[in-house]
Amino acid sequence: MNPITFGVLTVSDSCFQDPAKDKSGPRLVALIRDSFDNAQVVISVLPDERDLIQRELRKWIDRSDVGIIITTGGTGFAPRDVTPEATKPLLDKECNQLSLVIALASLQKTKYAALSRGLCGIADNTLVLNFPGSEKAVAECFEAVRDLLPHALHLIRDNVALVQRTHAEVQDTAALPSVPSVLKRDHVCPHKTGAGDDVDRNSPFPMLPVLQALDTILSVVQRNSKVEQQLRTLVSPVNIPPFRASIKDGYAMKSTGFSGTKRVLDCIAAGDKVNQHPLREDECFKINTGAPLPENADCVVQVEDTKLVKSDKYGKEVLVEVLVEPKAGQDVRSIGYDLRVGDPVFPAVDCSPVIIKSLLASIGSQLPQRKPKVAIISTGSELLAPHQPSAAGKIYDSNTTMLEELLLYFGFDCMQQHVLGDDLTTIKQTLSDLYDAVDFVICSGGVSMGDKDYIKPALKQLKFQLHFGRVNMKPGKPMTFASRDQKYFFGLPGNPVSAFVTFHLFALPAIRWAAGWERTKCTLPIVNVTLLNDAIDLDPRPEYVRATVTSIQGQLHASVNGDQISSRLQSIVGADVLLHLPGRSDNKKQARAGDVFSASVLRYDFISKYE
Ligand SMILES: Nc1nc2c(c(=O)[nH]1)N[C@H]1C(S)=C(S)[C@@H](COP(=O)(O)OP(=O)(O)OC[C@H]3O[C@@H](n4cnc5c(N)ncnc54)[C@H](O)[C@@H]3O)O[C@H]1N2
Ligand code: MOO
Ligand SMILES: [Mg+2]
Repeated sequence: MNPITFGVLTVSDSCFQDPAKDKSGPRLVALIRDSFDNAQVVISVLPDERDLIQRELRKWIDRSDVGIIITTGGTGFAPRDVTPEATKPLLDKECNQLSLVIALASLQKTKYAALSRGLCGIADNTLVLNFPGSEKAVAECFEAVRDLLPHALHLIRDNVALVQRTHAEVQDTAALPSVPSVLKRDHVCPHKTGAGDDVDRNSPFPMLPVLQALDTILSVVQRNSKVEQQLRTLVSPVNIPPFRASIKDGYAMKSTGFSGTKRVLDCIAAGDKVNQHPLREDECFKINTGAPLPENADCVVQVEDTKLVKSDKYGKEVLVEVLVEPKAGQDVRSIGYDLRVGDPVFPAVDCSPVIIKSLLASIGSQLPQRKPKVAIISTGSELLAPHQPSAAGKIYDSNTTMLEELLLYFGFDCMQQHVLGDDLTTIKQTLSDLYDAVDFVICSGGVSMGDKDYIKPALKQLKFQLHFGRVNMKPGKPMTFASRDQKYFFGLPGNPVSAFVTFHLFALPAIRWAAGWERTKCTLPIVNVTLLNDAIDLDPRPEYVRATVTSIQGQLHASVNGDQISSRLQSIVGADVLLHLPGRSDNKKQARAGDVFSASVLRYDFISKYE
């Protein structure tokens, strides 16, 4: 599709006085850039003055390149809200249904959306939409109409080929009985391979922003909330410690007995039963850390605060001098001091297997913990297993090993692995077998635009719902996510680094979510890092750059790991983080040394150097 030029007009007295206050305009610009390849955007900020608004809209409508104008602000009930009044006389046709889509989406969020009077309509060849003024509302309204905009524009401009393509796709999806009717409007359709005409040459999938793709995944994948409930309700069947336990290696005695010389009756070790022998104030037991206190003692004096006075001929202690005053309860853990019978075992929800398993072990219990079942598929007729001899036209398969090792690194298991040639029948057969066997399939390759990229057609024929087929990111653009019932398919792009990045950003959070992890813990931790490299040209797509972290006087700094082409696996060597470089904009074309960016932490040992 040719790039669309958008006009974004912020209407607000206060933003006009201080443009820095304008959050909604810039948000719209970012949403537009994230959603449409190479979109051009013209912007303006005006006060709530009908004539000024109308003049600006007229100017943009008269430009042949501006296809869509979105205004934000001035749609409410306040006396100065006049954006719809300024818009209305310019419209040749009103588009009430589009207003309805916006209103319905907004009303789902807040009933106050009923107080917006925004219009939608066509003026000449330009679509004009009035959005409310708040940043949140702008994002919600844009989301509601985003997928409709290109098709609307094709219709307005009478672009027959593109209109026909969309109609064909809508019918295609509509024919699928498994697709609920509310989703049919998305008409997501796999790339039709091999048809050969120009209509077939662009991906029909909108490019979703990364965060939206992640939200989609987490709203589709079912969370195992049982784990959280089990952790919240589990109470201890035992006391820890189950007996009064010594905290030190020393001597157990009566606290009423003062310091001075005491006779050593016996030695008590960890694992012994509670000694019930009578005990006088001038007597004591030698005792080890963790051993049960004798019934008649009430304190322990550590060995460092005593002096050996006499041993027998076998070396057994007979007399010790206690150098400090014994105090009741000293160096003794009372019964249930750490955890009492009936106390909650988990003071908070923590889904780390290390934590869950260790605490369960500490109360003598094992909960059957069901981990999501995951299979890995690598596709590509060029792939050789690492143990095979090299052969003409073939390359070694790194993704199968990499994805399995990543699963293991993050505490999940790989149930099955398959390496498949680029063959639709085999791919479909394997996917349908795996549908019965596992919860997640993590597949790499075959999701882009080639006529051997069979993943999307296979999913479609197997009646999977394709939630998205492209994401606005580099690397990882053709990232695909599909589901059928509670079985989830991740189509990672075949380039090894694209598979690496998309595994971390999409597949891992989904598996953690399914395993019952809390939302904030599902994604990789995010930290701020200062860039050490200078003058990196920004890509139009937001880029996830593999970088190494140095801690310089406690501040995190990142240096980029060489050439970032998505086939070069060397860029993951020493990669501590994925640096989030924003997409190129008019204001920012390069990342510079000293710029601070967010970064996703890839590994536990993520600082490579301290300076
Ligand atoms: N016309 C277009 N072509 C491509 C686009 C596009 O938008 N338009 N996107 C490019 C991007 S971005 C990526 S990423 C790749 C993704 O391709 P696929 O997911 O279809 O993967 P393949 O075509 O099967 O393979 C791509 C590349 O990766 C190598 N590969 C695949 N699997 C493995 C593996 N297991 N181990 C090692 N290397 C593997 C494969 O040999 C190819 O070189 O598409 C671009 N094309
Ligand atoms: O986005 Mo692709 O994943 O560049 O290589
Ligand atoms: Mg391909």
